[in-house]
Amino acid sequence: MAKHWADFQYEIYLNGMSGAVPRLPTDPTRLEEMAEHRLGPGPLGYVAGSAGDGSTARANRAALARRRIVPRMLRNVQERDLSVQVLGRALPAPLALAPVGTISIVHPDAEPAVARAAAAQGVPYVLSSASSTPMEQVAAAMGDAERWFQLYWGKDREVTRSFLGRAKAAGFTVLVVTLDTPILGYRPRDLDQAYLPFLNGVGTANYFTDPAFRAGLAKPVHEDPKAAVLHFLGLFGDASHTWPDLAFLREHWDGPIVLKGVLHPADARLAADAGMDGVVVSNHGGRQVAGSVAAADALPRVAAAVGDRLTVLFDSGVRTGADVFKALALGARAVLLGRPYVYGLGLDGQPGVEHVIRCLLAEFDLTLALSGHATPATVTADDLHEASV
Ligand SMILES: Cc1cc2nc3c(=O)[nH]c(=O)nc-3n(C[C@H](O)[C@H](O)[C@H](O)COP(=O)(O)O)c2cc1C
Ligand SMILES: CCCCC(=O)C(=O)O
Repeated sequence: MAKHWADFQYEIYLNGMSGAVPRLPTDPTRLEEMAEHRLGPGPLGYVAGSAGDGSTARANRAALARRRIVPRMLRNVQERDLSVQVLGRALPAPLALAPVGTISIVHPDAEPAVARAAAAQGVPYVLSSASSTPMEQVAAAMGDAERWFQLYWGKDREVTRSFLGRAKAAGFTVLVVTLDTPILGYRPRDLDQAYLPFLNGVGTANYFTDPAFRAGLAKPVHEDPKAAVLHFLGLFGDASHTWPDLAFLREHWDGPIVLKGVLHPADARLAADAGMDGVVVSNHGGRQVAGSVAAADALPRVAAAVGDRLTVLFDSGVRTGADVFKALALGARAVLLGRPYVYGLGLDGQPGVEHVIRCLLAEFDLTLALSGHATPATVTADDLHEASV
């Protein structure tokens, strides 16, 4: 019998016969609660927090909850294959880990631990520009796994050029360009604590080790760390970019380019016109625009507009296997997971991240099977009922 992601639950029960229970909860809500008790107030506020009154983050969850799965019966789901084709690559399941900057604030093993966990499970990890570990070190921890790099497309072209060159040399093949954060959103939980991880310099190691970034500093980083942090804050984003500027990135990157943070179908069409390969329908986990459309409400409109021209990915609010199923039904090819794996890392390092991935995919596999599907490819909008509340 083929091995299935769902087998993880039997592994847990079998371990229980010798008295072992999982070190971390298998329910994402309880995982978050545990993280709330273990992370310090600054890191917790930064990771769990969102923009303004938090309404976008709540809307992300509500938009997924409102859609209900309508399971089908007697469809032979004994043998299942969760793999999907994404940007010409075969992924073992429709999942990647979202780029999350500065994660050394939750665990000292930081990005290399996430990279090893993702590689062990065969799931791509999108490494953030704002990595607290230089990208070359993280790439080394990725082994044979797919290497995806997220670019903060900032003001200094030389830094952008340098990042793209370093990423290529380090074996990254897919470029994910984040469009929704040219400026940091208004985040009251961070403001009230006057806490921003970048200010302690840890979060910015990927920049601080960059030759083009260092060339812009009057003094070496260790002599004037405050000036280096200010320099980073001044250049990581560029709110003056417009669609024609994408030509620069297309010129300097050979592999697939995916634009992250697209919500409007017209923007998705512009992405296709600009020669991009994909979009991530995302509102950055509700961290940028309070009051914005829920990502799951934007998804079907974007998929209808460009699903035949671009690879449509999705993030913002995915917590459970059912959420993954719903995202596919709404038109996504695969999803990115954000905060939950950060909690897994914070609570238990690399094994914590692997635990989160295995729980999510076990639940997704079971949801798929118990809803009448042996593969993600057959999931469509017909599998969903939209509840009125
Ligand atoms: C602490 C934190 C840091 C993040 N840093 C980045 C980043 O450096 N680059 C980026 O493109 N997105 C970043 N994001 C957004 C995630 O990639 C993703 O869009 C979001 O977390 C998805 O929502 P979810 O947390 O509800 O799964 C960050 C999110 C969090 C929670
Ligand atoms: C300056 C990098 C911002 C990191 C980020 O994307 C976030 O905190 O959501």
